[in-house]
Amino acid sequence: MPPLLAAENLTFRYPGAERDVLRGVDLSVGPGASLGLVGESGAGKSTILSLLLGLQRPTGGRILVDGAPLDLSRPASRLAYRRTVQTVFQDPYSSLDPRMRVGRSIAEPLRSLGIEPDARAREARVAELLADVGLPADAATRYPNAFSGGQRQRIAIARALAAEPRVLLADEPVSALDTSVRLQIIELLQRLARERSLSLLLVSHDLTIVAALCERMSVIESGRIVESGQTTDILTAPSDPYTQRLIAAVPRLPSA
Ligand SMILES: Nc1ncnc2c1ncn2[C@@H]1O[C@H](COP(=O)(O)OP(=O)(O)OP(=O)(O)O)[C@@H](O)[C@H]1O
Repeated sequence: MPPLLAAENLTFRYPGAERDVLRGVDLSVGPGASLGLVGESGAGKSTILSLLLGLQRPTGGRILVDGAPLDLSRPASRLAYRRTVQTVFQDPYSSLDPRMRVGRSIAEPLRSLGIEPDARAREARVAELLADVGLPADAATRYPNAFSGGQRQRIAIARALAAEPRVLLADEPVSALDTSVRLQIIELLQRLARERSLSLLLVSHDLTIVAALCERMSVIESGRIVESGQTTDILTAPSDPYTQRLIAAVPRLPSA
């Protein structure tokens, strides 16, 4: 079976820039599998996500979905892809519209992607999603400012799951949160990914998060993947000097 989502030999240069910020990046995540993409600030992680989301076009290489090249040229294929791949962003303060009630935010993908035209059915679906992420049903009628950072990230996760995607791209999903709630959100993502056989591509500069959530990981340094493999293998015996330095910088790793 081909990987659900793959990047093959991806190269990217920002318009007008002098250098490529991605150089021959290969990545893949299988159905129901989890991949952590780790690297320091500026390594190219967000750029990879924006290419995977189709927000920018690669300068070279390609993106494959179920083994076929990603084609976003037609509205129908763009819509299908948005159903397949959803995202949770780093900052739940800016990712939720402050003027929109939480229920409407969560229901938005159901409406805009044409998944559920019936408003009543959307409301019922929102109630299920809120329960799934551990929030009370009356959260739907409130505005984001009534919630803490951790609760807002639960709302963002519910919204990402509304379209029943097959892949969740999570961009530093806990790094903007208080340390005390990070673990709760990680456990939530873990449970939801397992229950829904969701593929997870997690971008993080934090090896502890990747160690907790991802069975495989890739390490990116200056736009190049320097090491890929089973997370436990890499954490116990990193072969690349850059990975060794990243690991040495973490005081205590759960599985190392
Ligand atoms: N719009 C842009 N135009 C030109 N260069 C950019 C642009 N956005 C990012 N870059 C450059 O591309 C490189 C990769 O940046 P990117 O944001 O993908 O890294 P990152 O690993 O996600 O870092 P961070 O964790 O800080 O978000 C960096 O050198 C950055 O300066």
